[in-house]
Amino acid sequence: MTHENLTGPGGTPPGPSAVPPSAPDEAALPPSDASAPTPDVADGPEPADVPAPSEVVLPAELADAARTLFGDRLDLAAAYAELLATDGVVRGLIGPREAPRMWDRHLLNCAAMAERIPEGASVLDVGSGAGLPGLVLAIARPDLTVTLIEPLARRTSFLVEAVQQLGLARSVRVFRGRADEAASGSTGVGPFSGDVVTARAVAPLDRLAGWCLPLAVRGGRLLALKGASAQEEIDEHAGAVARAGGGEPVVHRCGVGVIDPPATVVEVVRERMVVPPAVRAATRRARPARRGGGRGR
Ligand SMILES: C[S@@+](CC[C@H](N)C(=O)[O-])C[C@H]1O[C@@H](n2cnc3c(N)ncnc32)[C@H](O)[C@@H]1O
Repeated sequence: MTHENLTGPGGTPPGPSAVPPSAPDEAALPPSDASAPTPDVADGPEPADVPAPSEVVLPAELADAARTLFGDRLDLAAAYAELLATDGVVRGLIGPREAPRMWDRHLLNCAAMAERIPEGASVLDVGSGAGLPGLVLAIARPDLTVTLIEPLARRTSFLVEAVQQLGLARSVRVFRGRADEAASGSTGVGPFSGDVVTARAVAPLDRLAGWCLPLAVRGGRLLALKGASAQEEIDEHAGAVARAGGGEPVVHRCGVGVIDPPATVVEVVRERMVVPPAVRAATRRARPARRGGGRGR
């Protein structure tokens, strides 16, 4: 996979991107105790204790599920879990208390989404953070090509290193920028589009549809990992989803009989090619820059 102008091996990071304020969508994460730390959203330093390696060992009761979801890539998944619980915690990308529940709350829950993704699909993961769910999907499904879209430098640095360390550079690339920048190509990289756009804990469904559907090919789909209130979100935001070109959102339970509880995934097909004003304007701005010899792909 090529990495030119991408934050990946051999690539040059695009310049800093302002991230519009977005509340972390904690409801997308599987249930846990109320005091659970959430993945952080700031990009400043946040020193943390490194958990003991034993804390990320795959619990015996989850071993069958992990084998089912990762197959012969289970060792790779374990290496990623270790990376998240050590480097990811030290860099403040994931809370130290997440380590003991790394497998059920993060890896298995994300891997369960894979059943909604067709063989050989191109996947764009919006707001990857430390690689959830995008890196997990790339580990579980070597047939996929995955682009991790993340605006914050501290996170993309981690992602680039993780991709290299896990030996995933052939199937995974990292784009530093916002979803609308990825869709418009306004940073001089892209524009990107894919069969499937994934997101977890990034934004409510209305904003997510506006950001993610422009990244999907026609007939492609958004898969949003959501929480128990997924149907309420759909009821509230169905109009906005339709205005963004999406079809009727459908709730799927993924990993039934494998993980408990199953993952809740909201699926929206891109039925119409609606280009949001922000992407349209950014695309217009990007065009003269290319003609004038600006950064191209
Ligand atoms: C709460 S974190 C979730 C990270 C990861 N998906 C997870 O589940 O752990 C939200 C992420 O979305 C990113 N983000 C926020 N706005 C974005 C945008 N417009 N485009 C792409 N990513 C965005 C943030 O930088 C942050 O890394």
